[in-house]
Amino acid sequence: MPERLGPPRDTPLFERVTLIGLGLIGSSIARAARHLNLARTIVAVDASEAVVERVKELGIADEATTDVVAGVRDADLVILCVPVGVCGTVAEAMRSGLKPGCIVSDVGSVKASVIAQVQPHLPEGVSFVPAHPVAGTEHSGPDAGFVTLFHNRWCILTPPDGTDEAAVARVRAFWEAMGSNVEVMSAQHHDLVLAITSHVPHLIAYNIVGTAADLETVTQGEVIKFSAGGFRDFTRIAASDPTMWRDVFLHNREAVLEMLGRLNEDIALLARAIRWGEGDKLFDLFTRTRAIRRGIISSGQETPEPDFGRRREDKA
Ligand SMILES: NC(=O)C1=CN([C@@H]2O[C@H](COP(=O)(O)OP(=O)(O)OC[C@H]3O[C@@H](n4cnc5c(N)ncnc54)[C@H](O)[C@@H]3O)[C@@H](O)[C@H]2O)C=CC1
Ligand SMILES: O=C(O)C(=O)Cc1ccc(O)cc1
Repeated sequence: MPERLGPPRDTPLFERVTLIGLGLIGSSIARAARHLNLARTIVAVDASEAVVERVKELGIADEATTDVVAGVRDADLVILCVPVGVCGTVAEAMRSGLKPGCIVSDVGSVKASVIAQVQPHLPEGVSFVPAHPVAGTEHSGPDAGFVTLFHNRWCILTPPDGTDEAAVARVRAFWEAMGSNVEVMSAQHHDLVLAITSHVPHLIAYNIVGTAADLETVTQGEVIKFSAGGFRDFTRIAASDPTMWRDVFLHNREAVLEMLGRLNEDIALLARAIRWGEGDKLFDLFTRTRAIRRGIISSGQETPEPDFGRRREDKA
């Protein structure tokens, strides 16, 4: 078992936790909740029969079904772990099964749109505490999850004004038990910050890999053959799930376009510095960005070595 997670709790935090969507994130929560005894019963719901069968084979949940109403019945905590574009549809579909006092949460990479989609479907007496674990990989599906995914990573909660404080505290306790550092902010602020720290970097990766592949003078073979440099890191990000990322961009449109505007201005300045041989401008920028990377490493949020080995060892 991984050393960095704490021991299992003596008593579970929740009686019955239902996870909807058992991909990378949902299956990692299932593994961590099981390992740490955060729920007496873990229920898995997924629209895909194949995923439900795989969850049963892996034994990472106590019950697994495609029936969302049956799956959420009697749950104390329901976490939507589906692409952000279907959160509203899932909320509407599960509504009749939710019991009063249930807490609904999610893990979506975008927050304002998810709140707008989900909240109208929740009955009186059900609290919604939106969450975003800022932790993941380019892999998806139930086999991609691992027990330590959230350890020493941030989880951002964006409860709308008026959300029951006790519900927020229980969701915070759940993420802290999985090793996350929890921060609370508004959904709008979250979406702006994540646009520049996560969404636009993914767009740049998709773009650069797409452009390189399209270049007539560079064959596909050469792109792969010479990808040992910086390009290789972009190909990892650009391998991320197409459905998930399509939804992220369509549901955080304004913030992403705002940040792309800023980025275009700065790229024009860099192009100008290169054209006019302004080496000091390039050097100053690269010095500042190197300090940012070193700050991330010394804060313990990233290992200096490539991630792949560590994540494989962490799998459980
Ligand atoms: N992949 C990542 O690195 C991170 C993803 N997230 C967020 O987590 C959520 C899930 O992402 P992943 O786990 O990576 O996706 P995934 O693609 O690995 O899993 C999604 C699962 O949802 C199921 N699903 C899709 N539509 C459904 C529906 N209508 N009803 C029930 N199940 C349905 C799929 O069958 C699949 O098993 C997304 O909202 C994403 O923005 C958050 C942090 C990191
Ligand atoms: O794989 C990577 O480098 C990621 O950036 C993972 C990731 C993807 C989406 C999120 O909302 C949070 C984290």
